[in-house]
Amino acid sequence: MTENSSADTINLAVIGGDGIGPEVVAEGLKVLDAVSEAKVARTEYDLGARRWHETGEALPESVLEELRGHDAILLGAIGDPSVPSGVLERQLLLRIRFELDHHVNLRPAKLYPGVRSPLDVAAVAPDGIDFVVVREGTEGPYTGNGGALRVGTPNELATEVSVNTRFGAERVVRDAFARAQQRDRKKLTLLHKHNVLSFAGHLWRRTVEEVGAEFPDVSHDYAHIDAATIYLVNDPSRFDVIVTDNLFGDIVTDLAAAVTGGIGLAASGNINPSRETPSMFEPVHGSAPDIAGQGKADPTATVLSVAMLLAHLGRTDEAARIESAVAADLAERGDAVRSTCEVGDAIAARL
Ligand SMILES: NC(=O)C1=CN([C@@H]2O[C@H](COP(=O)(O)OP(=O)(O)OC[C@H]3O[C@@H](n4cnc5c(N)ncnc54)[C@H](O)[C@@H]3O)[C@@H](O)[C@H]2O)C=CC1
Ligand SMILES: CC(C)CC(=O)C(=O)O
Ligand SMILES: [Mg+2]
Repeated sequence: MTENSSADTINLAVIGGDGIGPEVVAEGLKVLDAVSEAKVARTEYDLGARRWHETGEALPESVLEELRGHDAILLGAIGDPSVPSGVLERQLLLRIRFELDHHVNLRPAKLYPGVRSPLDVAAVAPDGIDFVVVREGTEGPYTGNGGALRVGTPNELATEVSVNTRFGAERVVRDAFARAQQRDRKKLTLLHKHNVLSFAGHLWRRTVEEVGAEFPDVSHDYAHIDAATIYLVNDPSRFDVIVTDNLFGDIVTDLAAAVTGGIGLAASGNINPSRETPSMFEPVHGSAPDIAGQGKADPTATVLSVAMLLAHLGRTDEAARIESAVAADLAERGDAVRSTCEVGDAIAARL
């Protein structure tokens, strides 16, 4: 742990993590520093593969307790090929999300002017693409509720149970309706698969109907998750606010990132709206071992995550300035190939 304190405005925990995580976080912090009003007391935590190899622990209890004492957390990415798949993801990343009750996983999907989408945008979304996914962050099949029998034998059996509580669905659905109410189009779409996953699907569907009655000015509809992947490609502007479970939300937000210019631009917040614990902001992408250490990672997603962090803390002016700087940079970027550091420098220079 290393500390870098200045005026005590934002008490920020920083977890670079693995692979490209520290590379993109460095640029996020560069931009944060460039927003001059943002006085930040920073605590950097060395968590991830290196620490796990050294100590056998992914997230010591004492570190988790320290994290609780911050205003917010900025995370790069977790996961490394040298560690068995799932260990760091579960014991570090998901543990933070679950322990800090980050039940609203907020993932905006916006096609910025000048950014190239693989879609024929003029044809399929002439008014642009701008929607937000509210992904449930603490339940679903990610809770580790499952098991395996007769592992390695021809009779192996594995289960991974999706946990869906009325409490969990209701609070995230209400959050999503409230967000939809603040937007121009005031529309919410539930994505699920209730034609097959009928126990959980009907719980979500009934929850949307019931909570929707509290928001008469917000319209709502439904799409099966498989059909939604079609609509995201051939009619993305039908979406305004999407609400969905943890797994579907994970998958659909990688697709949303792809259609809005790439995973290197997609920001997210793991939010506990009650503010009883610090929320955590991170790019949607992972540690990208295929490009780690090469200066190729696009840090824009992390920079936009920093803007989300500031907005969450009520520092909306600084958040808006960062988003404007990113938008201006994206508008001019074209097909130029720039390093991770050069992108961070260019955005910071605009501040
Ligand atoms: N929140 C987190 O910390 C997450 C961690 N992971 C972990 O990351 C590791 C790698 O997972 P993958 O499935 O490969 O997903 P990934 O998101 O790391 O990479 C997928 C593809 O996107 C590219 N990419 C990712 N970020 C980029 C960026 N900023 N700029 C340019 N290209 C970028 C990668 O090069 C790769 O081709 C795994 O251990 C996985 O569990 C995956 C997703 C989220
Ligand atoms: C690595 C997973 C635990 C998470 C993930 O892919 C995500 O949150 O997007
Ligand atoms: Mg993901």
